[in-house]
Amino acid sequence: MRNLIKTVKQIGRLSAPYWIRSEDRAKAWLLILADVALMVLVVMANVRYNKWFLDWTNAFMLSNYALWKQQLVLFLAIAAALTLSAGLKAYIEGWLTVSWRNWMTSRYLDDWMNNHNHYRLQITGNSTDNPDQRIQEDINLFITNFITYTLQLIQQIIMFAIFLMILWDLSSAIPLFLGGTDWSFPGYFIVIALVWAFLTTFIVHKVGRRLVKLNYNQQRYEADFRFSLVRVRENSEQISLLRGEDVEHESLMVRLGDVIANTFRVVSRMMKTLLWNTGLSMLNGLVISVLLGPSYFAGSIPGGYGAIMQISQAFQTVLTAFTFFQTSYVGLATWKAVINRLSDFLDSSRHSEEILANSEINITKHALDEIRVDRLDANLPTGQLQISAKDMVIKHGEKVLVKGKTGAGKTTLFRVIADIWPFGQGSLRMPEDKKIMVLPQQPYLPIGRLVDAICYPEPAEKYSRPAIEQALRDVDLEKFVPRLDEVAHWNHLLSGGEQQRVAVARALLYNPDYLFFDEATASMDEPSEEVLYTMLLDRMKDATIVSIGHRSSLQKFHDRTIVAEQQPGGTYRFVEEQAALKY
Ligand SMILES: Nc1ncnc2c1ncn2[C@@H]1O[C@H](COP(=O)(O)OP(=O)(O)OP(=O)(O)O)[C@@H](O)[C@H]1O
Repeated sequence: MRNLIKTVKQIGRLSAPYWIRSEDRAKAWLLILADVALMVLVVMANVRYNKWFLDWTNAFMLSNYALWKQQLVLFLAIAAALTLSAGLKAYIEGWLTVSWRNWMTSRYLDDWMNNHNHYRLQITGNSTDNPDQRIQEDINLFITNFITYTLQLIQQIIMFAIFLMILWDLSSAIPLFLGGTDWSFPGYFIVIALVWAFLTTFIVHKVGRRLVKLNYNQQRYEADFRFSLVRVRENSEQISLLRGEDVEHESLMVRLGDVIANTFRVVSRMMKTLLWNTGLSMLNGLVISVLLGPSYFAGSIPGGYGAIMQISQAFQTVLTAFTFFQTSYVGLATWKAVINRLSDFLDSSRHSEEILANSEINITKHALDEIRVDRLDANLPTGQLQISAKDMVIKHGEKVLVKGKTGAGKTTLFRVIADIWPFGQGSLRMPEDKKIMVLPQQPYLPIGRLVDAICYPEPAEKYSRPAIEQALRDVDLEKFVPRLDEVAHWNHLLSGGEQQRVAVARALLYNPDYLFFDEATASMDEPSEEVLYTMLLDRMKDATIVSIGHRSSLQKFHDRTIVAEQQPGGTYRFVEEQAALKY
């Protein structure tokens, strides 16, 4: 019961924003109401069709030509109603699904992108596996299942309401003789239906509840497998160069193995659940006939066999409504797994926001044109202290080199300054209204036109074509000027050094006040790096440039050097290196 309440709450949490607060809600309600109206029409047409069948047979039996003609016209009307309703219903449901999916996906994308949540979810190794799959697949599954099961439930409720009255009346008209005693009481058919439904649902739930967890894992294993395939595709050159195909094949087979092994578990559990489900559903048809058998054979049922048939039909209909959860168990278990995955995603996003809100790294804006790290103890996401700094100032226009051993935490320092690393304590002051840009060692170039990759994340229209072409010439990529509109996967197509040049062209266009270079020229040969730095310092005389670099040749382009000094506990402290050479 607690689980049921929790699930209903989860469904409410996932669906309420669309149905109650979204700007699409009026349209959504109209569509679902139209769908329900069509469903009622279909139910009524089906009921009428049952009666038509009797009249049609009678027309033949009685050789009644007029009745035959009348029933033929009636049939065409029923068939037209059923056919049109089916088509219209499918269209309305499709329309609703697409609208809802569009709205919900965009909201989840907001959550994911907001305040760098996607990054924090990744670096904290949060329990949310494959958020991409949750956004792309689970939302769609949630919505289609929501519509299917809600409509089924409404249909069952309508049928239930119609037949419940019939069953109530029959309960008082028909005695229930068992062992010579009449056990009937007002509404006893309904109570029997309820008890039977509870019993069967309980049994099927006991057998099938593991399906939820198994389906949850199935989604995860499928997504892991797909992601591994994508990683092979993304890194195919390195894999080829390292002759890593066998290892990749083996590791893909391991992923596939997880999928297959879990599929077997799902199938086996599904089989057990379906066995119970089908067996008990078969018994549904017998329950009432068996119970009323003694009364019937004792001749104490008014209406005889006809009455038994009538009760059976009404009982069966009410029971179908009561046993909705039992008969739909396998599908509902799959839906519940999807609900859990989406709820976990929302929880993780909230948790990630909390990490940010509770961060003790306090970054404020100040009027001075300089970056001040008053004090900083930055941790790993695990809480372990990684780097510290005190009274570090980077002034307007300065060119600062940051050096230190591999893994010392230089990039972490940049992350803190860029305000994407909330782990630790400290106080930083950043200049107000100044443009800051961080260029990493491996620039991200989105798939698309080269011009878009250069201008990213700004739209290409922000800069004039001549300015973009000039930036390419400045970074010695003139040969790509004619290819600016070519669509490609530029991270795959350009050499490492060329990609870094594209990133420098991006910086030239963006023209930041503070430019952070995280080994952003490390893939270039030394002479090229020197030419590039000379050009950059010339173009961005006013800008503050902070570079992380290992090469000593970089020293002459900087005014001073900050070094990550190892501390006794294995952590690093950023301190001024006195012997820095001047440019
Ligand atoms: N998300 C994370 N989870 C756990 N450890 C991390 C995470 N990110 C970074 N680290 C660890 O923090 C340390 C510092 O990493 P960082 O990238 O800042 O070093 P770096 O000085 O820039 O190194 P390099 O010169 O090799 O680029 C490394 O030991 C790294 O393994």
